[in-house]
Amino acid sequence: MLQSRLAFIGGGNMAEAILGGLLACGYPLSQCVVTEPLQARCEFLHSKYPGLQVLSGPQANILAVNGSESSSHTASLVDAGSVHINPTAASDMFPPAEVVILAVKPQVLRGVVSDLGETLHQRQPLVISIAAGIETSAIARFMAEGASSSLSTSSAIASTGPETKAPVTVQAQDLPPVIRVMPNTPALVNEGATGLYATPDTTPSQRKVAESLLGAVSKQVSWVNQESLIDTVTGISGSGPAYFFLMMEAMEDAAVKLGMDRETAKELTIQTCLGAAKMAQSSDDDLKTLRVKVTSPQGTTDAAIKTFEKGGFRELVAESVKAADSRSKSLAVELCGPSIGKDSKL
Ligand SMILES: O=C(O)[C@@H]1CCC=N1
Repeated sequence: MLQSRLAFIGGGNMAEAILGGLLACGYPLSQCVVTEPLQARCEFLHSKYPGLQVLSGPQANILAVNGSESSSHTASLVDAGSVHINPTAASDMFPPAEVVILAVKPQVLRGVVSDLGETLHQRQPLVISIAAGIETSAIARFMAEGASSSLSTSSAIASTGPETKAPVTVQAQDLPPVIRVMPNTPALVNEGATGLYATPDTTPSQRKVAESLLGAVSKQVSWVNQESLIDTVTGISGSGPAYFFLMMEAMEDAAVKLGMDRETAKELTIQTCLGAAKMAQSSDDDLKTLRVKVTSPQGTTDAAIKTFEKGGFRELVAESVKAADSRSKSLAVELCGPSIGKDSKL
């Protein structure tokens, strides 16, 4: 497996799922650094992954991407008590990240990426975003905003006075490449399904890196060739586990109403869902044929399926998937403004 130096920006569930999957595949812990603002979560990550570098505090993200090569920088952060490094790793110097995984909530992505703009511009790592809804063009715009404003500030400081100050604009081609991915929570049990979209300026080897990182926790890794289809991936597999949980909840409740105890109803429901998924995965039959094979004419399944169809089940599912797809798109507009255009970086 490729063993690039990884910086996870954000140490939540999805970052942990990817990290855990990589470690289980033999990825070296020493090649990973995680930043996390919440103290309790840092402590949890420390105790679960002894030796993992977990950074916190205002400069943690920059340090994770830049590496600790600038020792004065690291020392001042440690002295200020604002960075938590696992004691076993505290004395280690670590190199800059080759891959940066943006694993923060979409709502805070703009601030995080903008603060990292100058560092990303200088270091040129591969950037992989798992933030729902946020387009690669918006991520590039946030990077450019951050990089341009730091460069403008430093050029102003270097200049002799305000009259010589000129705003600096970082160009699209000078920004690191971005791959946008949508994994799902079954990644936590190594059963994830992930969709990926790469901007045209990514190289085949960068796409391979993204695929193997996400492949560590995903049984299904699918590339889409238009960015808008990542919203559809979100509508099916990103949000999809919740649809199946809802279906299972409803089946469990229905059996309880008919007199079954809840535990039995739950176990039968879960195993039925798992068994159906395994059959669908291993069979040569398509989904419709599998359904028809369970359904004896005028039998029990027939009675249930007719009730589903009469109630508009298919239309409801189609509407629900479309609602998630649309929400992914509107989330992007709410957080980043109108789309700048397909595949455009800035
Ligand atoms: O509900 C959400 O917004 C996220 C995206 C995919 C799964 N959860």
